[in-house]
Amino acid sequence: MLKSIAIDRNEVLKHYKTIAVDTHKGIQGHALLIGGSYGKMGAVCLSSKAALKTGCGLVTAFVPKCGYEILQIAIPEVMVLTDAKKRCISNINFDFQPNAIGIGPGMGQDEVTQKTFLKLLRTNKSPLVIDADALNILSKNKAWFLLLPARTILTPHPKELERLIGEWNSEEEKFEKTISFSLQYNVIVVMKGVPTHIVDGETIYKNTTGNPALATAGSGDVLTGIITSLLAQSYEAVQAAILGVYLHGLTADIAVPKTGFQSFIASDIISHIGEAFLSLE
Ligand SMILES: NC(=O)C1=CN([C@@H]2O[C@H](COP(=O)(O)OP(=O)(O)OC[C@H]3O[C@@H](n4cnc5c(N)ncnc54)[C@H](O)[C@@H]3O)[C@@H](O)[C@H]2O)[C@@H](O)CC1
Ligand SMILES: Nc1ncnc2c1ncn2[C@@H]1O[C@H](COP(=O)(O)OP(=O)(O)O)[C@@H](O)[C@H]1O
Ligand SMILES: [Mg+2]
Repeated sequence: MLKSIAIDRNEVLKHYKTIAVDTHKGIQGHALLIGGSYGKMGAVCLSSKAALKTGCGLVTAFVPKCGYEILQIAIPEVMVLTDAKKRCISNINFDFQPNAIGIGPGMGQDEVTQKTFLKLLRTNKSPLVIDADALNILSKNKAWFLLLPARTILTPHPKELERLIGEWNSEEEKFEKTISFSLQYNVIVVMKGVPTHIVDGETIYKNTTGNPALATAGSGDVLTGIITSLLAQSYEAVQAAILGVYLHGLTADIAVPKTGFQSFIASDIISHIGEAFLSLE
């Protein structure tokens, strides 16, 4: 098996930044979360709330029009921009420079959504986290890999990874293919799974936190919000991914003695992020 670096408390503390006493929301990072579609607005609610709960100063969500009230009511702290279309995203438009963008949760893969994602890839100047349907759209349009900004973070689950890099016949081959992909496009791949590995070129990190309580709808959407938030707060891309997967898993380790495995849901990740942070202090 290939050598990996364990993502444990010591590893995370090497780059962990405490909050300055004189900081303010204007310098704590502004994250933009793009996603949602009719029936899957919860995904972007979870991502945006997770971004706020991991220290981001400002969070804006860009959603189809039908998501406006859902977002405003579910999370009053999040600002909301809406697409012209009701049920899906057709024209991503915003008039500020986000410190990081997370795209994909619940977004769907409509033709118009694919087109506006391509436009974003061509014009975007912000660090990117790509998840869920944004990954699936990329997999359908592999020529677009070349448009990914250096150090983009991709967060596929095993099925999404297979769509991206093709099938593998062994664990070793899976890592070989992911490493080549990471090197070829200069991107970071968060291989979500049990455990989650992060591939940054030839360097592999292996997470030590988390448990089966995380096998529940929306837990990946929450991870996208966490990593986007850390990226917006100026963590270097691989460090945002490392701290993100560590905290995400730790919430489940902290919560399970209270919730049990079965009753733990993605919102419980968000409600235990505070305790996960405190364990680093
Ligand atoms: N409340 C919401 O609005 C939710 C929205 N979601 C969104 O729904 C869309 C579809 O995402 P899905 O991931 O469900 O669909 P996908 O089609 O990408 O993935 C589901 C398939 O992948 C397989 N799979 C998933 N995790 C796996 C693992 N760890 N090991 C092996 N196979 C695995 C499943 O068996 C299934 O065949 C995304 O946009 C996502 O963000 C989901 O996150 C669920 C919650
Ligand atoms: N059995 C498990 N043990 C540890 N982590 C898990 C387990 N099952 C799922 N996870 C984690 O939960 C998340 C699931 O992400 P994903 O499949 O994208 O969910 P969703 O799309 O529903 O939000 C990943 O971070 C994955 O590592
Ligand atoms: Mg997912």
